[in-house]
Amino acid sequence: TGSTRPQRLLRAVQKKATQGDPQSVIATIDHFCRHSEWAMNVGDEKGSILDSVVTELNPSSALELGTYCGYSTVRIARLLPPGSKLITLEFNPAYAAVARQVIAWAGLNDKVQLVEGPSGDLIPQMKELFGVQTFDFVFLDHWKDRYLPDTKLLEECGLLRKGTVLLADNVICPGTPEYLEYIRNSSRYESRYFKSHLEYTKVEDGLEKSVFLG
Ligand SMILES: O=c1[nH]cnc2c(O)c(F)c(-c3ccc(F)cc3)c(-c3ccc(F)cc3)c12
Ligand SMILES: [Mg+2]
Repeated sequence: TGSTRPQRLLRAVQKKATQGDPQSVIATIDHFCRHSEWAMNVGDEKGSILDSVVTELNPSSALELGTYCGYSTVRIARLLPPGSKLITLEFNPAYAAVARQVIAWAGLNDKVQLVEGPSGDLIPQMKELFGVQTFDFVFLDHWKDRYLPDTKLLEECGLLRKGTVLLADNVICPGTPEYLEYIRNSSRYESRYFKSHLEYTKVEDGLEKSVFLG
C-alpha cells in the first residue's frame, strides 16, 4: 500500500519547512501543490484574501469547517492574537491525522483545537464541549452541500453575534448556489464577493464574505 497525497504533502513539510515557522510551512505546501501535486488547499492567492479578512477582524474565537491538511488552519492561527482560539472540524480521519502533524510542525498547537466528526453533529455541541459563547469568524471550506445547513445551524445554536464574519471558499468552483442565494438575499447578512482563482490554477473561483447583522 502506497502513501496518500496528504501523506506526501506532510512528508514535504517535515522535510523542507522549518519547525515552528508557519510561513515556511505555508510556502512549502504552496510549492508542493504548484510543482509536485495539486491539492485542495485554499492556496496562496485566495489565502492572501483570507489573511486580510482575519487581520482586519483580529478574532478571539474562530471556527473552520473543513481542515483537510491544515493549510488554512495554519494561515488563520498564525495571525490570531495571544489567547485566541481556532476550532477546526474535519470529518475525514486520514485528513485529520495529517493536519494534526502539519499544525504541530508549524508550532500552533496552543491556538488550534482540531475536532474529528461531522460538522452537523459537532456545531450543536460547541458551547457544552468547548465553552464557546459565539464565534467572531467562521471559515467555510468543507463540503459545498453543507455550507447552507451549517450556517443555519450556527444561527439556531446562537453561535453568531452582530458582526460575526463568515468567509466561504469555492463559491464558484465547485460552487455553492444554494448558499449564495440564501446569504445574498437575507436581510440578516451583508455580503461581498472576492473574485479570485481556484487554488494553483487559472480557473475562476472566489470567496464570499458575509457579516451577520444579528
Ligand atoms: O470539497 C472541497 N472542500 C473544500 N475545498 C475544496 C476546494 O478548495 C476545491 F478546490 C475543490 C475542487 C475544485 C475543483 C476540482 F476540480 C477539484 C476539487 C473541492 C472539491 C470539490 C468537489 C469534489 F468532488 C472534491 C473536492 C473542495
Ligand atoms: Mg476549498
